[in-house]
Amino acid sequence: DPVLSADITRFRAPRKEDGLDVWRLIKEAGTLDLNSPYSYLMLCDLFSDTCVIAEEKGKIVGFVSAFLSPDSPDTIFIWQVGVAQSQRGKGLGKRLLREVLRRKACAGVRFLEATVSPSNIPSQSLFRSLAREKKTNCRTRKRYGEELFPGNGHEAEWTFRIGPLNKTESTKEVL
Ligand SMILES: CC(=O)NCC[C@H](N)C(=O)O
Repeated sequence: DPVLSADITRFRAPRKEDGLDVWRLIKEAGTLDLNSPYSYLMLCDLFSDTCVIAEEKGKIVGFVSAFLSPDSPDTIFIWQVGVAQSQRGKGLGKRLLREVLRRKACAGVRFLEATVSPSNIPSQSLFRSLAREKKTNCRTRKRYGEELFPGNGHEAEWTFRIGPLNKTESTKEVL
């Protein structure tokens, strides 16, 4: 039934009022480090230019937290990509990343970075797939070793660095 299969996902910038529901989403998703409720309020309020909410019928089903790297303004750092369990396998993670790159704040962005743990194959596939779609590189390197986390509770985090992005015609010829 075309009506039932219609895609009704909407994307928008977060507001501080979304912080609690985002915290609940990340908690329910169960695949990410659950940060404090305060941190999600802060992200939705102070980083709303680069964070994206995905919602369906008014319910938050996806969230990506991101900010321009303070040291490298041409790099957008993707902190978390959270997708509700009910939304898995529909390409929502990639749609969220595309929305970040479309934002005005990302007009000058040439690289996208994120960290992914060795066991998180779906997330690794997401970033490699985005690099293929953008016809650019995806380079990985270890960023945070296990020893940087308390106890033995956290895997290492590897940087996935995608780019250069937004190649103009001229750079395409040069590269
Ligand atoms: C891209 C992404 O979601 N990375 C997760 C980093 C870390 N494990 C966290 O959950 O914040």
